[in-house]
Amino acid sequence: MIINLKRNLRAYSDFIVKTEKQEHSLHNRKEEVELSNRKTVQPSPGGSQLRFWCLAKNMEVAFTEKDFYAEHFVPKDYLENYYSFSPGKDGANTLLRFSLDNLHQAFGAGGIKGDTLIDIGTGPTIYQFLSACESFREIIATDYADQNREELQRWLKRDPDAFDWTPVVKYVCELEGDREKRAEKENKVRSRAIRQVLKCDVTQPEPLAPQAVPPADCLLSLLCLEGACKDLPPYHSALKNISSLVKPGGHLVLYTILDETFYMVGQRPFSCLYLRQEDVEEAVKEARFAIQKKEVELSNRKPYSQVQEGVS
Ligand SMILES: C[S@@+](CC[C@H](N)C(=O)[O-])C[C@H]1O[C@@H](n2cnc3c(N)ncnc32)[C@H](O)[C@@H]1O
Repeated sequence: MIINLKRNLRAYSDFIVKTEKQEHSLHNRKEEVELSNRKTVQPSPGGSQLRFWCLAKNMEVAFTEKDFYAEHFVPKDYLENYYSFSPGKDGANTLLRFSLDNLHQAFGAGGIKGDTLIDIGTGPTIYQFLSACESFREIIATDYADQNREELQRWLKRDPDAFDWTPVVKYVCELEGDREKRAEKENKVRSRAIRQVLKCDVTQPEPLAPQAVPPADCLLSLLCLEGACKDLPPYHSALKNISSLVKPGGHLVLYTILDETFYMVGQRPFSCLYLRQEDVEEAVKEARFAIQKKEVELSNRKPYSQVQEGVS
């Protein structure tokens, strides 16, 4: 019973936070926090999955630091595991839909907009730009690993070997009410929105150095910091480091996996810093952000470490 309960409490969370720098009124404003537990907790599935989960929780994955990413992270494996939107990948599809729905809300009508958006730890993915490209004039994508930036460039340059994002782009176009504008949306991301793809290291006080980039209206970071940080103190530092890239009064949209210790890329496990909701809230507040909105999805499905096909 206890195991089932714990498993069902696994969560994905998505925070939108606003910088407090020079915005002292925010200190006095009552936080507007929306907490939506949109899924009801279901009984756990069959025994074999549960047994695997117990093993998975006991599996010790040594911290996979940035040079491990540079050497071993295989973009195509990662994309296949989590972004192929194919039947039979319920866990991955749920995660992806959660991100796309929340990004649509964050950057859609009445949402966050501005001139520049910087995405931290972009990886080889473009899903995070499909809604944001409608609300920002310029997007800067960043990542530590060369092969991820190269994979992204392949898609930007219409290389035939690039990953096929068509089902994901269609999903976002449907959210926006026009399934037919897929080509237009892809063009917008390729030729208008993404202006630079830069090397980034969140462990450094100036994550984009030696590149100099004007402060952004919005910072986006999805599933990066928990992979890049070994412990809570480096997690706090990384948040402070990236916060130097946003304008006073700008926004941070942060998407984090809670209560997880690793995830798989192909057959290789990568470490994931175990975070509870309160850990994330404390770190963003310490980096002088005020939480405006948060969405927490309680998952009764496979955890992040098991969402790839064939694991359970
Ligand atoms: C789980 S992937 C997330 C990719 C993408 N944001 C997504 O939502 O799928 C983690 C990413 O963080 C990057 N990363 C790891 N350490 C980093 C560091 N120190 N600085 C910047 N990026 C880092 C990795 O190269 C990888 O692309």
